[in-house]
Amino acid sequence: MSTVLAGYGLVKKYDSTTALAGVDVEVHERDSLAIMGPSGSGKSTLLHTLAGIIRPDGGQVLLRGDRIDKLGENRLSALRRKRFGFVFQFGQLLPELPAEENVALPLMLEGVPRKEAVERARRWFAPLGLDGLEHRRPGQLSGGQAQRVAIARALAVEPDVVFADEPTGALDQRTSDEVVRLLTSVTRASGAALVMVTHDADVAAHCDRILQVRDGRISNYSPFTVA
Ligand SMILES: Nc1ncnc2c1ncn2[C@@H]1O[C@H](COP(=O)(O)OP(=O)(O)OP(=O)(O)O)[C@@H](O)[C@H]1O
Repeated sequence: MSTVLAGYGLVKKYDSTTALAGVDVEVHERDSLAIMGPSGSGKSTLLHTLAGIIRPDGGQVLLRGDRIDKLGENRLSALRRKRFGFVFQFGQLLPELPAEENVALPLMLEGVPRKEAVERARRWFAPLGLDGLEHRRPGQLSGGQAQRVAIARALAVEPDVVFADEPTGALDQRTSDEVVRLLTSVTRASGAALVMVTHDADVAAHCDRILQVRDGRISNYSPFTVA
């Protein structure tokens, strides 16, 4: 299976804190990887480093074999917009735009004309169980629906990798289960890989692999569900 995204020997320090102390990780095509670990262990730092948001002090990040951690800021932010999708804990949808335009926005930012962008955006509504909600504004959606719109927005550019940081953190158990099920299945069907930080072992269990981080190091790399 081909490696889409890799981090080798990743080190990140904040003054006296070592957030990442030499992490190696590979993410394969259509792979879903959950990053778990105690608070402050380095999960978000790892996700942000792999996503080109934080630059490591040591090590390398490669996207399909090309090193991205040394790219200039403009090229790196263009790469993040085109090749990565992001889902956050609180959907971070624009409240004044209807759902379909929220999903179309990343395409419009890439220069796709509005009509075509909205048409392409609408294609994600059925797979994510959002049919009929295209014209609703975020304030008229439930928490689970809003997160599914956020997933559609992340997938709209047809990215290589979707990064999700506690995507179910604000949802109840049942909604969380439904959202993570769709996040993993629709992302896989799109051909993208998924890297997700979560505190919730039930959520992580939907992923192909679970990576445990402790004190900035990988303590366990498991293809199995953690207890
Ligand atoms: N911008 C920063 N400045 C200084 N220290 C930071 C910064 N960001 C993170 N840290 C520190 O780096 C370590 C790892 O933080 P990180 O946010 O990656 O942990 P986490 O596992 O995601 O935690 P949580 O589960 O609480 O979100 C922590 O000790 C944190 O205090």
